[in-house]
Amino acid sequence: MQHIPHDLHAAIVDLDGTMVDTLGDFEFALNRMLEELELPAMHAAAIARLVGKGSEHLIRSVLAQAGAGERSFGAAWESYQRHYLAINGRHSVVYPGVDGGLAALRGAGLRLVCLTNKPTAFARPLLEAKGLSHHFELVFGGDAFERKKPDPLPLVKACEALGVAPSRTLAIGDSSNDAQAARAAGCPVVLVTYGYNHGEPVRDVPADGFVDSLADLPRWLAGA
Ligand SMILES: O=C(O)COP(=O)(O)O
Ligand SMILES: [Mg+2]
Repeated sequence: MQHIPHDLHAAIVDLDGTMVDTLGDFEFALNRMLEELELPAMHAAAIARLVGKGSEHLIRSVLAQAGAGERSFGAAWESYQRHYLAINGRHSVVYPGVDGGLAALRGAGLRLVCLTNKPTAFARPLLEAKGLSHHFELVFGGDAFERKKPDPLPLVKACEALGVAPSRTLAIGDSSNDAQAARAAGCPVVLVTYGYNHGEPVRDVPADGFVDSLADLPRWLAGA
């Protein structure tokens, strides 16, 4: 079901699982954190199911799975941030087609915003290190607004910051968090078929369309 207007003015692009495969960074930093807290290590596949609702949620979920209580949160959060910032991007790769896809959207006149649940202090250096920063007019992390995706607030605020109506702003993401937030904000939404969707099939998520690569977006939009 496609409800994509032909006169789009902007796109709001998710980061983890959509532009960059950051699972290796999550795995490295979380396992250093778990080691410091003398808790058992976690496999990447289990971590992938927990990614998408921001770092606080990720750490709380990892601690719960490791059998540690809320009391460990403060030390875990400090340790995680320290380890993540030390390796940010080192174990991550940009998905194929991202750079070309974003360039094509800009070429078609769309203004781009990166909106991620990742902390802004992680997101900006990662985009820079991966050569993607120049595509974006604005970058908002999970700490930029009062609530994170799947709440619509960050998308509503990003549209306000651009001065573009949500109905003219395409949301591009990899998970139900992006789709739910977009729908509630009034943005059309397309999801990539790779990435992290809490271990659930992404095609089961209500969205206006699916692409296997951001490079397919211009063709997909032309047919929408
Ligand atoms: O940090 C996360 O949990 C996911 O971030 P994302 O919004 O870029 O997918
Ligand atoms: Mg994502």
